[in-house]
Amino acid sequence: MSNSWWEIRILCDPQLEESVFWRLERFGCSGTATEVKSSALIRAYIPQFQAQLLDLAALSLWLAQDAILAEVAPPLTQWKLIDEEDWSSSWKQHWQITEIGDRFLINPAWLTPPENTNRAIIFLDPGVAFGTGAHQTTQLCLESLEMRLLPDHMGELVIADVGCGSGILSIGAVLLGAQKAYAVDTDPLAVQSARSNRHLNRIDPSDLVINKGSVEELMALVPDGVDGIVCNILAEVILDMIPQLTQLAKPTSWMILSGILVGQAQPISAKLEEYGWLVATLWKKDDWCCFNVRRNNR
Ligand SMILES: C[S@@+](CC[C@H](N)C(=O)[O-])C[C@H]1O[C@@H](n2cnc3c(N)ncnc32)[C@H](O)[C@@H]1O
Repeated sequence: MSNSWWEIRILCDPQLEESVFWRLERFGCSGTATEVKSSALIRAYIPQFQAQLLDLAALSLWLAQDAILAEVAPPLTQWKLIDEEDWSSSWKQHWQITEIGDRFLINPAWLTPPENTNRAIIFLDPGVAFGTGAHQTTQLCLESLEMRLLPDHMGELVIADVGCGSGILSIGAVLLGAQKAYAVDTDPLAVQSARSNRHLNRIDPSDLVINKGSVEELMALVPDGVDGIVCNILAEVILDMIPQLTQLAKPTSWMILSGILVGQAQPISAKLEEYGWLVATLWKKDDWCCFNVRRNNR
């Protein structure tokens, strides 16, 4: 059986070779180096199921930071998937029924759910989209949603899911009782996957609207604003999005933001405060963190 692998290519100053190998080892793979003119080209491989795009972006950031410390030019880090033939079958073997937080259970679509559970079961077949629940950032968002969507605090909440991937977060929100959710993603494959997961979870398309796009799309769909926003994308993207996310909010809204490395939290926090948000909690899992924020005008 063949697997899908990430091939990671790092073109760097030869002085960085040792620290690059160290980073790769910590990341879960080993590398091989070849000399290219005055640079070193390091190639490394890791099974796809062991690294998400966010992890690769984090690796690239750490490599750039190491170069700054060593006072050499930052490396050029690229990655691509190779050998996708048996992607679905190889990956499915590694994905099991998983409990997240106190209220969720993630059930791969092809496995029979447990009989006695009080948890909200999210059936998923994400295909190539991000969002199996295995990544720390998704878990942090689901656990934050649990806290926000407590049965006695519910009312008629309208939620926006920006960068929905498999749809896991908005499906979770609807299963916990949100009245309506709007989910968007710029990747058409993610939109396709989220729609098929909506169907798997027997959610009516009018209760969970899923479209290709980003915050602009949401502002057009919900001009009166939403009660809660959940957004698990990279820190740089979130930083740029804060002004628009603020426009999408009501005076009583809250946001859950993740995809942020602990070391990237400070500028996000500063920009949130600048736009009138109060950081209620900052939760961490390994290297990742999740902001729970609310409007600072209540
Ligand atoms: C880390 S995944 C999160 C998936 C899922 N929400 C979760 O928590 O597991 C980020 C998703 O955001 C999408 N994305 C990236 N930039 C975006 C943008 N500017 N607007 C909307 N979606 C974006 C990506 O295509 C990807 O599916």
